[in-house]
Amino acid sequence: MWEFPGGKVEPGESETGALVRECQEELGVRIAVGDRIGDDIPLGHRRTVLKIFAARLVDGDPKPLEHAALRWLGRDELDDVAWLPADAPIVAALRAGPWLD
Ligand SMILES: Nc1nc2c([nH]c(=O)n2[C@H]2C[C@H](O)[C@@H](COP(=O)(O)OP(=O)(O)OP(=O)(O)O)O2)c(=O)[nH]1
Repeated sequence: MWEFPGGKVEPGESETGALVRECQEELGVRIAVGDRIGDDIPLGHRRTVLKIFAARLVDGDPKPLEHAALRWLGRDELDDVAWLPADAPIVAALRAGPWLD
């Protein structure tokens, strides 16, 4: 299954700070966080809420340091991979919004 880069917020960390850290750890890149995309998505276990942010690549070439594979997807390629079920509303919001222009 495919997911967006990211992970859980650690104690004392901001949401966007967590995303910056996870992209460094998982992809080896520096990012600048932008807009929220879509609404909060309750994951239904451990009271976890999924939040997705747009991000711009600032430095580095993304590498799959912690995952089996990595892909860039354009607007017309969003259906080419099997997303985690919780990501469906985000994929729809991405398709409808300006972030992939
Ligand atoms: N990163 C990410 N997680 C997602 C997505 N969709 C989705 O349902 N999830 C779920 C999977 C996990 O239950 C949770 C995120 O956990 P994670 O395993 O990425 O977090 P983490 O890197 O901090 O890992 P850990 O502390 O559990 O070792 O959110 C997504 O698109 N990206």
